[in-house]
Amino acid sequence: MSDDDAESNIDDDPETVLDSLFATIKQRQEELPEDSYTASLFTHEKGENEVLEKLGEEATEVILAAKDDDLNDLQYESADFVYHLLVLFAMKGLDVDDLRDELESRF
Ligand SMILES: N=c1c2ncn([C@@H]3O[C@H](COP(=O)(O)OP(=O)(O)OP(=O)(O)O)[C@@H](O)[C@H]3O)c2ncn1[C@@H]1O[C@H](COP(=O)(O)O)[C@@H](O)[C@H]1O
Repeated sequence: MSDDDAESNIDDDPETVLDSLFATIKQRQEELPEDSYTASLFTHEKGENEVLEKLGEEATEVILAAKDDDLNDLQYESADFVYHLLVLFAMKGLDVDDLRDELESRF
């Protein structure tokens, strides 16, 4: 993490972690700070392909961790995957609420 302002998005309520993370991602998208990995995904020369490739890599790492029954790694790589998925949502103009709505509609 490179960020004082990201910390200001963090809420103590664990149910809002995804909202806080998404708010930070949107902030990076708007402000494009030079030292931010997130901002670099929005300005990458490969365009959205960079985050799409990352999602593919992280999905593979999730699968490998599961096959190895390495639960710590499964947790870690899953978080990497979800983070990159939320960056993709921001790129496409979707919101974390769209993901929540889709999941809720399946109850
Ligand atoms: N949640 C994340 C997050 N998850 C993963 N990553 C980055 O995603 C990249 C993943 O690429 P790799 O898999 O190649 O990473 P790696 O660590 O080299 O390789 P592995 O160990 O995963 O195999 C790494 O650079 C991670 O740092 C993240 N970068 C940022 N965030 C969040 O985004 C916020 C803003 O951060 P900045 O990007 O620094 O502005 C942070 O406060 C965090 O909340």
